[in-house]
Amino acid sequence: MHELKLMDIQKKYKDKEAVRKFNYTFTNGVYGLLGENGAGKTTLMRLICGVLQPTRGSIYCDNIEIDSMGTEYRRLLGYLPQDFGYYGDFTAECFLRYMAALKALPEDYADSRIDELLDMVELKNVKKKKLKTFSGGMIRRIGIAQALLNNPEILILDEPTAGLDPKERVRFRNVISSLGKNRMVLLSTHIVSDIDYIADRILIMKNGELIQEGTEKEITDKVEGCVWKCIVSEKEAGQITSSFIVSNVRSSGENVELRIVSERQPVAGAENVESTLEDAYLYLTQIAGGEKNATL
Ligand SMILES: Nc1ncnc2c1ncn2[C@@H]1O[C@H](COP(=O)(O)OP(=O)(O)OP(=O)(O)O)[C@@H](O)[C@H]1O
Repeated sequence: MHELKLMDIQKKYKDKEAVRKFNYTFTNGVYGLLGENGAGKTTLMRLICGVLQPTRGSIYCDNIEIDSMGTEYRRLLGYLPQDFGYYGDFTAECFLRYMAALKALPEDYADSRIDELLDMVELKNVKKKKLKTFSGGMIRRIGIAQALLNNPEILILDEPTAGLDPKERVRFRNVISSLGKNRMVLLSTHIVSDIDYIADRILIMKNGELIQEGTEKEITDKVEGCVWKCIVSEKEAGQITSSFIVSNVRSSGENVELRIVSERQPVAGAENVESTLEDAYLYLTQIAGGEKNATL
C-alpha cells in the first residue's frame, strides 16, 4: 500500500490560482473528487500524475518527493485523462497493444494482461472492432483498460463517466468498485450520483480549494435534519429559490414541489426529509462561496 501526501499545494496559471492550499493524504481505496466545472479537479490530477509542477508545495509518495522518483513513480501510476487520445482506425486489441508498447511492457506480459483487461471491462467480444465504431461508454472502458495495463497501484481517472448513459454508468461503477480494493483510485466528477455508492471517501473542491472531506455518511450527516420538502405556488417558489438553497424543483400540477436545505423550517408546512449527498454537496458548495448566507 502506498501513501500519497499532498502538502500545501498551489498551482497558478499566470494570475489564475487553479489549486490552492491543498493538503491531503491518500492511501488505498476509492476517492471521489467532486466539484463543479473549473473547481480545479483536472489541475489537481495532473499535479498528482506529475504532468504539471506545483507553483508551491510538494507531493510525496511514501515520503519521497515524486519529482525525484522518475520512472519508479510512473510505474506506480495509471492515468485516464479527460480526453484521452486514440486512433479510431485501431481495433480495441491493437490500441491496447500500442499503449503497452508505449509503456514499455514486456510483450508476453502485455498479451495476457490485455486479455484479462478486455474481459474485465467487458469488451472481449468486440476486441477486433475498430474504436471509431465504439460508443462513448465503450471508449471510456477501453480508456480504463489502458490506464490499468501496468497494473498501477495509483489510478487517476479524470471524469471517467462523462458522456455515459445510465446503463453504462452502472457497469462503470462496478468496475471501479472492484479496482479500489487493493489500490488507490482517485476519480473526479461533477455528478454526485457517480460517486455516491462507490467512493470510500469524498473530497469536495471549490475554487481550487478542498472545502470538505469525509465518507458519504459524514458529509451527508452535515445537513441531517436540515432538508425539507414542501409544495408551494409558482410565485412562492420563486421567492424561496432566491433566498434558500433549493436542491430540487419538481412540477406538481399547478404547484411546485421544492426540496430545500435550511436549518430552520423554510415555510410553514414544510416537512423534514432524509438528507442525501446531493443536498449536502449543494449546501456545502454554496455556503463556501457565500452565495447563500441567509439560509442556515
Ligand atoms: N492551461 C491553463 N491556463 C490558464 N487557466 C487554466 C488552464 N487550465 C485550467 N485553467 C483554469 O483553472 C481553473 C481550474 O481548471 P480545471 O480544468 O483544473 O478545473 P476542473 O474542475 O477540472 O474543471 P472541468 O471539469 O471543467 O475540467 C479553471 O478556472 C480553468 O479555467
